[in-house]
Amino acid sequence: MTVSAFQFKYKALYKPNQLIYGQGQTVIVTGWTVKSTVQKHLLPEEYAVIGQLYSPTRGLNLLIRNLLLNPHVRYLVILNATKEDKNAGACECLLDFFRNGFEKGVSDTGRQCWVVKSSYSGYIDIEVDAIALQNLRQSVEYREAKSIAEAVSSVKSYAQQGAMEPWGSPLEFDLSGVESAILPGERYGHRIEGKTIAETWVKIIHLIKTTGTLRPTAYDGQWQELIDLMAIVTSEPENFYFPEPNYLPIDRSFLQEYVSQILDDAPQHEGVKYTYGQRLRSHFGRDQIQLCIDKLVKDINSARVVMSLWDVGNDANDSPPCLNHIWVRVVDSELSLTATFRSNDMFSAWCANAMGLRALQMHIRDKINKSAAYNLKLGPLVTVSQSAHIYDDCFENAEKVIKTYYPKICQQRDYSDPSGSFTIVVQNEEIVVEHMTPGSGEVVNCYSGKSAKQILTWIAADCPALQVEHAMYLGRELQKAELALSSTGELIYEQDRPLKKFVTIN
Ligand SMILES: O=c1ccn([C@H]2C[C@H](O)[C@@H](COP(=O)(O)O)O2)c(=O)[nH]1
Repeated sequence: MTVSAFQFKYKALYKPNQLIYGQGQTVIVTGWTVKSTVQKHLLPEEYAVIGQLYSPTRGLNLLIRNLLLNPHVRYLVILNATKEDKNAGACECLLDFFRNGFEKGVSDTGRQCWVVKSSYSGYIDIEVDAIALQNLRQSVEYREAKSIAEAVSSVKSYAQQGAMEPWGSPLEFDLSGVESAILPGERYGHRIEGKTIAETWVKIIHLIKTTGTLRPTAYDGQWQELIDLMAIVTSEPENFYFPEPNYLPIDRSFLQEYVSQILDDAPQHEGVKYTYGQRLRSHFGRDQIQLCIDKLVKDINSARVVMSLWDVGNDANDSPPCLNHIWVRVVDSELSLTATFRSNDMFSAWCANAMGLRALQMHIRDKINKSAAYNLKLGPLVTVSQSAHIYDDCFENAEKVIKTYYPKICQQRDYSDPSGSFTIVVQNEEIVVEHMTPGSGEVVNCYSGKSAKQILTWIAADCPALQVEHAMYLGRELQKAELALSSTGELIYEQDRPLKKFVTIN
């Protein structure tokens, strides 16, 4: 029987719109290589489906579940070709599933699951029957390909072998979802600040998980999203802070590779969408990073130091860059960098994005300091993420990060409010409040009256950026002051102390 006489239909329960369907018996996993660049060398009867696999923790489980539902798939070609594939380890982990198998274990979040015997963490839900998984491993022939040409040649040679019977019946297993309770909150425009990227990340994850809106993504799933989230990292150290144990989704060796994707030019490779380095260094026929350095050396006060990554002529297509605009500014001998993302995966990608941008910020600062009479310090790194989202397949990990690390971060917070501080006294039968600047304590405003509510209303109107806990504190203190005032001398108010009874000594 020839392949063309025997046509198969692939049914995907998961990510159905992310796949290219054919009628053959070979599944092609293209990793980070754009799937259409492989498709164009093949006929639909030569493959069952072509799809990408980005992450071993997120994608592998769904891919395996889809394979179990399609026992007519007898061959697997795994294209493990790019730097990104090496960094992510998804294709390697899939190969390890077939090479080494799996064992019972626990996921990052402590859930019981099948763990692939691999140096990369790859999980399959425990609901999936182990015997079915063993049958799959034994029934599907797999091959790794290191280039598009090699993948195409493997697929064609499998197609030559003629049709095979399915290895069993289609199998489907329950998939348990994670429910999340969402609190009401602002819809547009959010601000998060932290000292390090790690601290800021935990706060971002917390804010999105607690108040982000649940919406469908363009990729057969859901995400929680905040629109226009500004994250300000004030003092990430120059050698980068990785917590111990490291709860970030990246480590130092990943970062090293990633920084070069932002800082360095790279030749165009077939199947690789773009790198930020390429867009910055050469795509528009000029080196934008160097131009920014030159501009600031010439005019340190310039507000025109912009790098653009969006290609108006070409980016209406398949995969436009997420990072679109970078702006560098020097104030008070501090160099800050602000980066705007049209779309940002805050759980899996933001830490790498932020560290890569921090490296760019340091590079620009160092070059300016070298070539001019400046001694610039590093200012804050600011990211503006327009769609700031967490995909539903990361909810469980996100909840775990929040539960374990958010309370610790809240404990570490200091109480200095950039809006200033307030002294409160009760004198001459009035509550008197002075508003002072944070640094020198210069008095900038004074309020007085008998009613706590009235004074709070004035302060709220004058200081809309007051920090939440600070505002709550003022509410408490002013109410105490009003109580003392209305006690006609029986209670004495002293700021930050419990109310005292007035005692007369005879
Ligand atoms: O540097 C990057 C590159 C990609 N993404 C994420 C954002 C989206 O989740 C997805 C891209 O999807 P589109 O918006 O292009 O559909 O990848 C990032 O967060 N940072």
